[in-house]
Amino acid sequence: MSDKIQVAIKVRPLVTREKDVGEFWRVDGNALYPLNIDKQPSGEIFAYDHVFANNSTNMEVFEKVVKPLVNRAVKGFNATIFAYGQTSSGKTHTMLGDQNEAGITQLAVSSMFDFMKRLNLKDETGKVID
Ligand SMILES: Nc1ncnc2c1ncn2[C@@H]1O[C@H](COP(=O)(O)OP(=O)(O)OP(=O)(O)O)[C@@H](O)[C@H]1O
Repeated sequence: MSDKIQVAIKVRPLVTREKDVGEFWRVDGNALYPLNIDKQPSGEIFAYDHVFANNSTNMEVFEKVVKPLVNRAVKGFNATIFAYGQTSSGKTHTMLGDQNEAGITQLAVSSMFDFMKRLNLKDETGKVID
C-alpha cells in the first residue's frame, strides 16, 4: 500500500425497497459504472483504489484493505479507517457486522490480539500472558 490515503467502495446488496428498481451500478475491477434507467451503462466511470461488489464479505474487505493497516499499526504507524456514505449505504454493517458476519472493527481488534499473542509477552513473573 503506497498511497497515504486509499478509498475503497463497498456496494451493498439491494434492500427490499430497492429490489423493484434493480441494481444501480455495475462493478468491474476497481471501477463502478452507473446504470441508467434501462440498466445500460451511462458512460460514466468512477475508479477507486478498491471496489467490492455486493456479494463481498466484510472479511474480504478486512483482508484487502484493513489488515495491511493493522500490520503497520502494530509496528507503531498511525492508521485510521472510517466509513463514509449516505444513510443506509451499509456503513454500520461494514464496521460492526451483524449476527451473520463480523465487522471490520472486530476483525481488526482480533487481528491485533493475535499479533500480541505471537509476541509471547511475559508478565512480571516471567509467565507468558495468553
Ligand atoms: N453486505 C450486506 N449484506 C446484507 N445486508 C446489508 C449489507 N450491507 C448493508 N446491509 C443492510 O442494508 C441496510 C443499511 O445498512 P446500514 O444500517 O449498515 O447502513 P448505514 O450506512 O450505517 O446507515 P445509517 O447512516 O442510516 O446509519 C441494513 O438493513 C443492513 O442490514
